[in-house]
Amino acid sequence: MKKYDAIIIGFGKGGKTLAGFLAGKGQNVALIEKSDKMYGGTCINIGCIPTKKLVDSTKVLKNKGLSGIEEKERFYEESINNKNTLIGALRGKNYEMLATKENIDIYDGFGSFASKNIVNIESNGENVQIEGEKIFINTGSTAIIPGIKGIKESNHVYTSTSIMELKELPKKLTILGAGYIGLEFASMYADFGSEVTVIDLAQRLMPREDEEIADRAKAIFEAKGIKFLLESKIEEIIDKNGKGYVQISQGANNSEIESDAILVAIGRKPNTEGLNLEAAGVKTDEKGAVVVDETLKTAADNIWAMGDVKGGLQFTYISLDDFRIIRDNLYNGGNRTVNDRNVIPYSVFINPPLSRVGMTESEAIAKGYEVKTGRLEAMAIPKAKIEGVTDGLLKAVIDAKTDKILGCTLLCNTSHEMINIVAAAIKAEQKYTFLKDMIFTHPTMSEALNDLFGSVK
Ligand SMILES: Cc1cc2nc3c(=O)[nH]c(=O)nc-3n(C[C@H](O)[C@H](O)[C@H](O)COP(=O)(O)OP(=O)(O)OC[C@H]3O[C@@H](n4cnc5c(N)ncnc54)[C@H](O)[C@@H]3O)c2cc1C
Ligand SMILES: NC(=O)c1ccc[n+]([C@@H]2O[C@H](COP(=O)([O-])OP(=O)(O)OC[C@H]3O[C@@H](n4cnc5c(N)ncnc54)[C@H](O)[C@@H]3O)[C@@H](O)[C@H]2O)c1
Repeated sequence: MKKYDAIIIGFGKGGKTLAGFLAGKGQNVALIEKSDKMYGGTCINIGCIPTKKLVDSTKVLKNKGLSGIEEKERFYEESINNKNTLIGALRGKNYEMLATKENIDIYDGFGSFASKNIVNIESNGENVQIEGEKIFINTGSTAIIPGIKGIKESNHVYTSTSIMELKELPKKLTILGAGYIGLEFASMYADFGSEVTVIDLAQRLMPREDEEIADRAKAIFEAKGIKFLLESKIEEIIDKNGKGYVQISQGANNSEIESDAILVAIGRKPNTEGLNLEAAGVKTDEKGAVVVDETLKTAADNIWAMGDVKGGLQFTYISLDDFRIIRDNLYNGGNRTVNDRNVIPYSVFINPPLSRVGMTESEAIAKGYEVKTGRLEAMAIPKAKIEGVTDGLLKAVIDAKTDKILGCTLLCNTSHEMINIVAAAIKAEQKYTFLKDMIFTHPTMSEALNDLFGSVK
């Protein structure tokens, strides 16, 4: 049996970065990936990169001024092809980068534990076993498919992965779930020209976000024709006359939505099925996520987990930071833990994007802070006018006692870049006046932070 210093199960963000790092330290590394379409993991192949490439294409469509449905359908197909070319190139590069390293072996196959040091790799019915001193689980997550009647039988149901393989633009797209994926796909497909309906159980859109900003985002969505059916229960999906029909109930009212495609986006679950974690003494929680301590170690003392598989926030940059925690604790004599991740910005790539760091006003008040707030309409930003994207609203929440920034939500063009500046100011524990008086280049969206923080009262 071949022996390794480290075995990594799953070619995700944390895993591939760790493989390269450990190889650089002279360790012999085995990296196991179950699909040759997934080298580089979710982000590159079926997540962040393909979705944002498609979002970017919708901007080209707008600039080209295409309006006829046939033109839009052709453009959509072209966009899917361009996206496939991009991810194919990235996947190849990701594979090559590690496969060309002398002390990394990449195994194609499904990894599972035979014991705490032995991993079985199954490929086309054949099994190979390898032994590892340290083992890292980086198997990611998969779309949850709820037990709705008819969902498995319908030919019109897609996940975020399979819908991006569809070359025909769905004329009528129904989305189950108004979370990150639901909203990003709603915004993108509406921009491509689909008629989009979004269904969610929740009472309001984005219940965790600032209410005024969530309402503004909803108004922007509705202005482009997206319909929302909230507080709605999906009862059944039925195929008839070449279409899929989603039957829903809202209180005592029942209705049916005709759809060419139905996207299921109600969340993603950790990929722990089939890993045979019990054989290694690794524990999972009630959602199937690998249980780890604050240094990402599992219940087995030679096994760690990183990325989506360990539950919690599902972002590529969290998986990358998981790698940093493991790296620093294994090699740099560090003492980093997940507990020092106190500033985590995020963006939902709708159009314009919604980005946030820290608390909303109501969260801060609920936590007992006395707050001051700043507020700025995107319309007032010169760069927004230049770019012709003036929809949106920006808000900042300040601790009235210390003048420190407690949180910030930005719904405006390029907010996904601006939010990192605010996150850096919070991380550096600066007062809000730091951004109010900072010298920014002009004309940029970032300079709006002068006015946003200047409006604090
Ligand atoms: C549509 C979509 C859009 C997204 N957009 C963003 C975004 O804009 N920004 C952002 O930060 N995050 C985004 N995310 C989330 C982000 O993609 C994930 O959080 C991140 O990719 C998770 O990385 P990971 O390291 O956990 O593992 P992954 O990248 O998921 O990799 C896990 C790998 O393990 C393999 N695998 C699984 N089981 C086994 C096994 N038993 N044996 C061998 N191999 C196995 C899988 O095939 C996969 O390649 C998006 C996700 C989706 C689905
Ligand atoms: N921009 C980004 O960073 C980005 C983009 C896409 C995905 N992601 C990651 O992927 C993860 C998964 O995204 P997601 O959108 O699938 O999940 P999510 O958890 O963000 O949202 C799920 C939504 O589905 C709703 N829901 C749950 N059960 C339902 C049901 N039976 N009927 C109707 N609605 C129901 C919930 O109320 C919620 O609004 C996210 O948590 C995020 O971390 C990140």
